[in-house]
Amino acid sequence: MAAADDTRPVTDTDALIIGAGPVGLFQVFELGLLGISAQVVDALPHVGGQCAELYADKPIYDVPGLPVCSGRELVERLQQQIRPFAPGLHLGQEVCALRREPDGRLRAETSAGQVFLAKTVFIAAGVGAFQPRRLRLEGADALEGRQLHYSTDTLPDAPGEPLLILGGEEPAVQAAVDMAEARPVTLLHRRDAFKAPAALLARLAALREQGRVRVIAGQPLALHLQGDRLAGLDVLDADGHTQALPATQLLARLGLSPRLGPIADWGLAMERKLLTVDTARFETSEPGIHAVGDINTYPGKRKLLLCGFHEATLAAFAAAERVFPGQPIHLQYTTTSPKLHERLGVTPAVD
Ligand SMILES: Cc1cc2nc3c(=O)[nH]c(=O)nc-3n(C[C@H](O)[C@H](O)[C@H](O)COP(=O)(O)OP(=O)(O)OC[C@H]3O[C@@H](n4cnc5c(N)ncnc54)[C@H](O)[C@@H]3O)c2cc1C
Repeated sequence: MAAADDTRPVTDTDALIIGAGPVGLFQVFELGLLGISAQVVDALPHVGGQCAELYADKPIYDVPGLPVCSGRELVERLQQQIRPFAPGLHLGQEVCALRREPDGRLRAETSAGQVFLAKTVFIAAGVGAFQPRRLRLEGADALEGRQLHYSTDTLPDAPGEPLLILGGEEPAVQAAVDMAEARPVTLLHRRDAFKAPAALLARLAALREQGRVRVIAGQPLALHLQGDRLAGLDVLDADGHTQALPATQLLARLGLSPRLGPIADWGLAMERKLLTVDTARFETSEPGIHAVGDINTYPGKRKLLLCGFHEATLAAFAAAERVFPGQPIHLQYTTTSPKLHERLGVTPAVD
């Protein structure tokens, strides 16, 4: 139960979807067709899950009816497909708690303090919530949010203050290019070679030439603290020498890694870190809580987009029985059903 003095606003919803990967997005669509509106939460600041994060520019060849498309394009198409259902999107926050209220509804709380009360929940959490890889140096945790940042959101707006950025891939290069407008930037990576789109690399090269971004090849060794304040960073350079770099603001863009996190604490039956479900309703051991996509397991499970889309479809029909108790849930075709056309906001041409 919530504490009596808990004044946080509560969002009431028929369905809460945890995870805005491809399967969570398609879950919105299948629920929408059945007249069920949804709220969606994702730990990442953008939708698309693995497709967006791990293989945005690589081709996928096994989505039915789409001979080839990139991860990014699939996510764009899914977003377009769910637009008629206007789901509430709550990004950059992790669902950290889920429990049942005395009235049977499900209460979810996020790391950003949002609270949802839902009739049904769909866990579409894939391989877990993507979290920034942490800098593993002594004293780093205590600096987080003050002088060590994993996102530019927490970086103090202090034009002119030098910034040391760690990382060798697109997010690190992008941050260096963006930040160089306002402050001197040093980019530290284990070698002087970066993985990013050609246009971005060209901008980095130009800024290096103008002296606005300095690149150092090396690996972080130790933080220098003065009291509880960061003063610098020891770096092992490519020749095996230790260099002391002055630094008062660090931005670590070391990539993301998935973490199953709190889901394991919600009392749901699991097998090898996956949620066990039945294959008719894709329901977990808790009635009303469904699990779809890469997070679930059942005999014959394959971690494929196509399988996740099928699971989302049957889970939506099962949830409709809970959201509209006592009402028959009819299968209707999007081709011919005027009711579905209305929900989709389309007017098909009449022959
Ligand atoms: C390199 C690569 C290539 C692939 N190629 C193919 C292919 O060709 N064909 C194919 O069918 N499949 C392919 N796959 C597999 C496919 O990408 C996955 O099956 C699919 O992404 C699963 O979707 P999902 O929505 O279940 O999970 P995900 O895509 O993992 O999305 C889950 C989302 O949930 C969020 N999340 C997790 N926990 C929480 C929480 N507590 N709170 C808030 N948010 C949370 C995560 O941040 C994430 O965004 C490929 C996978 C990889 C890695």
